[in-house]
Amino acid sequence: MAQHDIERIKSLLGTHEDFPKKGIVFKDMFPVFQDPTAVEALISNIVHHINSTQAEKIDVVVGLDARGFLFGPLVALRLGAAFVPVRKQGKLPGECASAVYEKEYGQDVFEIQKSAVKPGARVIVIDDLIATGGSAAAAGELVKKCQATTVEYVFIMELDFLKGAEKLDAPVYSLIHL
Ligand SMILES: O=P(O)(O)OC[C@H]1O[C@H](OP(=O)(O)OP(=O)(O)O)[C@H](O)[C@@H]1O
Ligand SMILES: Nc1ncnc2[nH]cnc12
Repeated sequence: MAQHDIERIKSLLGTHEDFPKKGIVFKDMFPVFQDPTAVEALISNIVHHINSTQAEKIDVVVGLDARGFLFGPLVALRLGAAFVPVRKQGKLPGECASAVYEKEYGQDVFEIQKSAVKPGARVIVIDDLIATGGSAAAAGELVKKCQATTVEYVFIMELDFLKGAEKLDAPVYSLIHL
């Protein structure tokens, strides 16, 4: 991504100390959505990256509840791929696979609808931010439970000091390193 686009997006991010718990420095990406040209730059960069690095078609973009739902469908549409949500427990009807995980400020459970991702599918997992990597690793586990393959994890922001990428079983692409 061009350095000036990275700097513009960084300048739009909110930073909130001690949210949602004492000791956490919360990075808020919602202000980016107030600037459509910044959103366009983000989505175009991600789509260009995927198209120029993946030799084979992406079948499914999996977005993580809730902020991954803002980016995932936009990327999926441009790739001509399906969008499938991973949701917090108790929100998805039908037969689901589940994974318990730890994230930077607590524990949670993720679920996926088993019929939504076919065995053998090539999947991109996308979210706004990777901190400890617990959420993304749980999503990767769910993709495996569907007998599909995560070919890359994509994030807008990566908190490098938490080394979350080390928990993941496929390459990681993050637009902004903090
Ligand atoms: O790398 P980790 O330590 O696992 O943390 C990253 C996750 O935490 C945030 O979501 P959160 O669970 O707060 O949910 P929200 O999107 O519903 O606010 C963020 O959007 C990621 O999904
Ligand atoms: N520091 C942080 N800011 C925003 N979202 C997060 N999810 C986990 N850690 C986070």
